[in-house]
Amino acid sequence: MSLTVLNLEEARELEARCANRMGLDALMRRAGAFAAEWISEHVPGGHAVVLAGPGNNGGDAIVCALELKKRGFTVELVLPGGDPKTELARTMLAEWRSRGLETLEDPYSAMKAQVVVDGLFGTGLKRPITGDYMDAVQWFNERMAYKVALDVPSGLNSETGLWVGTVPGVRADATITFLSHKSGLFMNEGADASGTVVMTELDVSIPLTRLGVIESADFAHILEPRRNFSHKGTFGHLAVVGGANGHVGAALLSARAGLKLGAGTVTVELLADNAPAVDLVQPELMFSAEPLDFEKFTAAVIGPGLGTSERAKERLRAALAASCPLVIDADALNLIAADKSLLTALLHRTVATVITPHEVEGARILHVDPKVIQADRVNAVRDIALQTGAITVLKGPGTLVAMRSSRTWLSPIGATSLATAGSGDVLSGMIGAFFAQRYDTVESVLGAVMLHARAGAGHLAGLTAGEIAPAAAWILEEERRKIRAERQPQ
Ligand SMILES: NC(=O)C1=CN([C@@H]2O[C@H](COP(=O)(O)OP(=O)(O)OC[C@H]3O[C@@H](n4cnc5c(N)ncnc54)[C@H](O)[C@@H]3O)[C@@H](O)[C@H]2O)[C@@H](O)CC1
Ligand SMILES: [K+]
Repeated sequence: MSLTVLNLEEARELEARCANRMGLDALMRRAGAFAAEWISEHVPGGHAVVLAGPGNNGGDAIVCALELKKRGFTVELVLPGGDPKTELARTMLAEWRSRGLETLEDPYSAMKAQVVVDGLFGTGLKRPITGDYMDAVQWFNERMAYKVALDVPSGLNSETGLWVGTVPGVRADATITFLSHKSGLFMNEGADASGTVVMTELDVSIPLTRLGVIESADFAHILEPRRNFSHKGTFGHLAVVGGANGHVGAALLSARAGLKLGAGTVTVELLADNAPAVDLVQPELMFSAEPLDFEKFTAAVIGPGLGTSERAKERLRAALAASCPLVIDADALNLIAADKSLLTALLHRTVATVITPHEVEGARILHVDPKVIQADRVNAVRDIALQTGAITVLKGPGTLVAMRSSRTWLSPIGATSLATAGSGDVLSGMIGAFFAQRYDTVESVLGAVMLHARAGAGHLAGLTAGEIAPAAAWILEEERRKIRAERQPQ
C-alpha cells in the first residue's frame, strides 16, 4: 500500500477529529517530541538554535526546543516576529518561560550551533515571507549547521512545491513532516528545498486518500525472483517502434531498456532511411525492415524518436488499434495532441495503455501553458488521465502516475541525473519490459518509475541515459536476491 498523502483540507479535517478525541495539544506535543528525538539520534552536536514563527508550526518548534533541552542540548529559541499568535503555540511558549528560559528575537545574536531548526511557517503560509521572518530565513540558509525544517521548509507551498509568491524560502538538509507526506515536498522547488524527508504519522491512523507516495509494496510482484520453470516466451515479446532520421538512438535506448529489464525478446522497427539492422552494442535486439504486426507482440512501445511524419502517424494509428498493452511516449504524444482522431482512438482502447508525457508534452495534450501544469502537477496529471483515458506518467521533479478513475501516485525520489537526453526513452522501454512479462498494469508502471528513479538517485555528477537501465536492472537483481536469501534456511 502506498503511503497516503493528505491535501490541506484533508489534513485540517483529520486534525479537527484528533483534537476532539485526544485534546488540542496532543499532536503538537507528539510532533515536537518526534522531531527532537530524530535530531538527537541523527545529528551530532549538543547546541541547537530553533526558529519559531507565529502559527502552530512555531508551536511544534517550541515543543521541539523543550524536548531537545530534556535530551541535554543547549537550546536557543528565537521568535523573529515576537510571541506566536495561536493559542496552542502560546501555551507551549508559556511552558518554556515557566522554566525560566529566555527567548531571542534576532537569530544573528544566537551562538554557533550544530543544528538549526526551522519552525517559522508550515502549511498555513498564505503570503510571501517578508521582514524579520525573511531575515530569519536568510540567517537559516547561511548557517553551516545541519538544517532541519519542521513539517514544510518555510516559504514552500506544501501542495505545489513552489515558493509562495515566488519568494525563495528555507533550504533544509532534512524535513520532518507530520501526519502524512505532502506532495510539495517532492515536486518543483520542494524537491531540493526539503532535503531528506522523514515522515511520522504521530501514532494517528491516517485514512486512505486519492494520492499516495509509491512504496516497494506497490510493485511487490516485480520484486519476486523469477521462476526457474520458464523460457524466453514466458517473458514476452516487446515491440519498439520509433527512431526516425536522426533519432535512431531514442528507439535503441528504449529497446535496450526493455531487454535489460527482462522482456524475453525485443524487436525494433525503425522509421529512419538506411536504418541499421543490428545494434552492435546490444546484438540481442532484433530488427524488422517491415512494419511490425502489433497483434503478434505481448506489448509495444511507440514514440521514442518516432517523428511526426505521415508514416509515424500511420504507425501510431495501427498501434492504437492493436490489442496488446501499449506504452506511448515522446513524438507519439505530440501526434495525439495535434489530432483529435488519434485522441479518440486512444480513448477507445480497452487494453492497458500508458502515456509518459513530461510537462511540455502534457501541456500540449491539455492545450495549456506548461506553467499551468507546473503550478498544480497533481491535478494536471489527473486531467491528462481523464482526457486520454490512459494511465498517465507525468515526468519531472516529482513524477506522478494517475489512473482515470482511481488513485494518483507520487514518486518520492528526486534524481536530477535523470534530466538527460534519452532518459524518458529508457523509462518507456522499462514499462514495456514489465508489460511484456505480463505483470499487473499498475505494478508495471509504478515499478518502472521507481526503479528508473532509484537508478538515477545518488548520481550527483550526471549519468547518460544508456547507463540507467543497467543500473535499474542491478537494483532489481539485488532486491530479488534479498528476497531469495530471506527465504532460504539459515
Ligand atoms: N495539521 C495538523 O494536524 C498538525 C499541524 N501541526 C503544525 O501546524 C502547522 C500549521 O499551523 P498553522 O495553520 O498555524 O500555520 P503556520 O504555522 O504555517 O503559520 C501560519 C500563521 O502565520 C501567519 N502568516 C501566514 N503567512 C504569513 C506571512 N507571510 N508573514 C507573517 N505571518 C504569516 C498566519 O496568519 C498564521 O497565523 C503545520 O505545518 C504543522 O507544523 C502540528 O502541530 C501537528 C499536527
Ligand atoms: K517550517
